[in-house]
Amino acid sequence: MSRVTVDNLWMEYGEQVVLERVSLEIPSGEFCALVGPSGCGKTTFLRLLLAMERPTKGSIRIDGQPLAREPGPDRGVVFQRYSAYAHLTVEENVVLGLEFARAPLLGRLFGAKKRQALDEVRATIDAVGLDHARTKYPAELSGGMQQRLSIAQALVRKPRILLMDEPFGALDPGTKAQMHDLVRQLWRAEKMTVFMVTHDIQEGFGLGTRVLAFDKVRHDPDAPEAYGATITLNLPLDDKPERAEIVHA
Ligand SMILES: Nc1ncnc2c1ncn2[C@@H]1O[C@H](COP(=O)(O)OP(=O)(O)OP(=O)(O)O)[C@@H](O)[C@H]1O
Repeated sequence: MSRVTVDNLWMEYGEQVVLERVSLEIPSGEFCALVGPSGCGKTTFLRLLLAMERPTKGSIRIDGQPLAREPGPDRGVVFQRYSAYAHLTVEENVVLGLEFARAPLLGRLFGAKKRQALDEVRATIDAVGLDHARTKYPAELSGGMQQRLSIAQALVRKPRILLMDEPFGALDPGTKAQMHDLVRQLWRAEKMTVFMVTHDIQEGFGLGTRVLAFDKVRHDPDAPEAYGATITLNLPLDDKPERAEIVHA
């Protein structure tokens, strides 16, 4: 289970209020699509969920527990820009994610633990459809394949919460459709709670089981940074059959 509760969250950078009064109750397994104008704080919200930033006020809890201070393996992240090491193969890149999660001091696993990790890595690489590219380097992959690698790096740690920041923005329509199928399939299999930022409303309504819109409702023309964005629309897409199947209140 991974229910996310956000209580009166505020985020300020110096004089600039980026987010204000954000309160949410997201049931486990929900696929949230985050939309809103550029610069309104969607990425900041993901960074807060990851604990890469501390809120100025308010709290985020997962299953009632306050967020750990460090980004933990319970949260996986997929960025639009790829996060793979150029000098490591697909398989080595995915292994690295697991090694850092399981051996934080040395960053290396040995013996039976390494073999177990390799089995899990190969299963994840298969799941994202990169089995034929296991020994390739990132520069040898197409955009869609690089995005699959990025998803594999996040999924191999079996996160309960998956955060995606415009993951498909740079892909051509055909590849994007394939990636939508893949993400839907993985979400259904793993029943993760997903937060995906997108500028594509159609994508948000297509993939999401809940749409969250961020925008400013308060404006001071003399001090444009005095107010932040909040949630202006929180719409569960109740008519989607998969919502009833996967989302648990
Ligand atoms: N570390 C930081 N220090 C200062 N200001 C920041 C920092 N990170 C973000 N901001 C500011 O917070 C605001 C929100 O940025 P954010 O990237 O969260 O918006 P966004 O909604 O994701 O935008 P986009 O849709 O264009 O990606 C911006 O004005 C940005 O300049």
